[in-house]
Amino acid sequence: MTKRFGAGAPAVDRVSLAIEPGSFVALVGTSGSGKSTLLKTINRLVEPTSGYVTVDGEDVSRLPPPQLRRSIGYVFQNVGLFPHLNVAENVALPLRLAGRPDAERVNELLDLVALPRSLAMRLPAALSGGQRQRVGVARALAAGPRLMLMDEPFGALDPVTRDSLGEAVRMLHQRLELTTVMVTHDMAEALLLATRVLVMQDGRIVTDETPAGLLAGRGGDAAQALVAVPRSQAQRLAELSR
Ligand SMILES: Nc1ncnc2c1ncn2[C@@H]1O[C@H](COP(=O)(O)OP(=O)(O)OP(=O)(O)O)[C@@H](O)[C@H]1O
Repeated sequence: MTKRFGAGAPAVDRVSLAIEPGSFVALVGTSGSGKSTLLKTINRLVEPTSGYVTVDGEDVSRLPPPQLRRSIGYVFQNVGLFPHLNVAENVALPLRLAGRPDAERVNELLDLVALPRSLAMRLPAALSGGQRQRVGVARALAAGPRLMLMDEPFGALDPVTRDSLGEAVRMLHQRLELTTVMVTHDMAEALLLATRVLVMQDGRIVTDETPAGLLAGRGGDAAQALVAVPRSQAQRLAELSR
């Protein structure tokens, strides 16, 4: 699959990729390498210039985008909550759009992402950034998707919140038997959360490895340069505590 925006080098360049159900895939790589563009071809926020994308064997270009997007969870940085709707209304939106509003389901979803039910009536502006992202995750899960797409979901959060939300997402991934594809520029996050790490460079996938493989030195130079960052930080911290 290839995506070109006008003239110049393609944003995604002849990528061919199959994602196993149940896997947690991290897409990493430097800024502009094509991660978000590749992710967005899955729910048709971006249409490929050539090639195709299938989900569960079905060519997504044959599905109406609203129907497709209801069946795929999507979480992105700054999450896009509706500011004039409260937490419960934001979470319930996909259920309303699908014609099956369900107040009890909203409570279940808040529990699932560990948000106190007492926040249900608050407007997004009265939440912390981490709480807002949890609302975004709850909303993405509302319609019961099997596939979750996450585009830098924790990008704007402090490291502690980021870590706990990452763990929460990893737990939900396992518990709900999801397939998750997550764009992140943070290799440490990718190594800790994913079962498979893809490194993109200039629109191509240059590495396709497990976290264990990367930590054992496999995956090539670009991947190892990214792994070196958290590794050297961990070493320096270990030396400090000696
Ligand atoms: N809507 C668009 N119109 C024109 N060019 C675009 C558009 N979206 C992305 N691009 C270009 O495509 C390339 C890949 O962008 P993309 O956002 O996929 O990269 P990325 O790896 O996700 O980067 P980042 O980590 O900074 O988000 C970039 O050169 C970008 O400028």
